[in-house]
Amino acid sequence: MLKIGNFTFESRLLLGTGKYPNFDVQKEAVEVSGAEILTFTVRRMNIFEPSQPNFLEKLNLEKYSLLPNTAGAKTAKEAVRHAKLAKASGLCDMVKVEVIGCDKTLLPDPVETLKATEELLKEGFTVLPYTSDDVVLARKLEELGAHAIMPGASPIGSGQGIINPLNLSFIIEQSHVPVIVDAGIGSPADAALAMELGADGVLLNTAVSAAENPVKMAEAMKLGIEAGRLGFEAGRIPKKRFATASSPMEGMSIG
Ligand SMILES: CC(=O)[C@@H](O)[C@H](O)COP(=O)(O)O
Repeated sequence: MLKIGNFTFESRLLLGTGKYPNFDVQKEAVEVSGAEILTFTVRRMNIFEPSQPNFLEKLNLEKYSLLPNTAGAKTAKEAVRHAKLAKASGLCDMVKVEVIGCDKTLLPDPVETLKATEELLKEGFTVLPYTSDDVVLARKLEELGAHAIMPGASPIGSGQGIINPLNLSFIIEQSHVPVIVDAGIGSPADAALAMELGADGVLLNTAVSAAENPVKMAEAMKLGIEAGRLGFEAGRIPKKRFATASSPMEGMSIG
């Protein structure tokens, strides 16, 4: 079970809804993924204008929890405005804070992320901030009251996988709220590794939506996350420098 604030979920995969080849593929990929939380960018939605194209139109939104994200915001003020717009449209109470501080890397602005998180918590939102894999920043976000911490594996859309597993594991070890690895996941192996490190969930978009076959990749990500979680719960063997025979030698009659 993944518990974020007052919400609980079976699936540990959070899926983005953008950049699919078409809405039918998006729908099928979302269904096959088993994801219960879908994220979308508030800025791209015509949330108050039903006559305008709606890129969630094929999805049965009753089945999902929506996680609006503030992508496109460059300041805390903008992020707070996007979150309030999403809330006013009645879509949800959760929000993914995403305040970008660098156009080239799309890495988050730590100062504005902290400010936006603080403000939205005061407003009563369930807040999931997207952050870099900075261990101290992750702790400060948790101290503010963030309901989950979302450190990036690598830059958004890069598909580079987990660049700094050590930092991620420090964040996971210190956190008392769910840690959801967000952004940069490229393959099911990356998602499985995040889960094996002890992450509570993975948020991804491009790896599925831009795959040659998004529907198959959605299923692969689901299975990767499930396998990684199971492996984490099972407890992996420690890594050793030298070999240890796999078959016990004691009691062997042939010398
Ligand atoms: C959809 C969304 O929230 C993205 O900003 C997110 O960070 C996913 O990144 P990837 O596309 O790299 O999976």
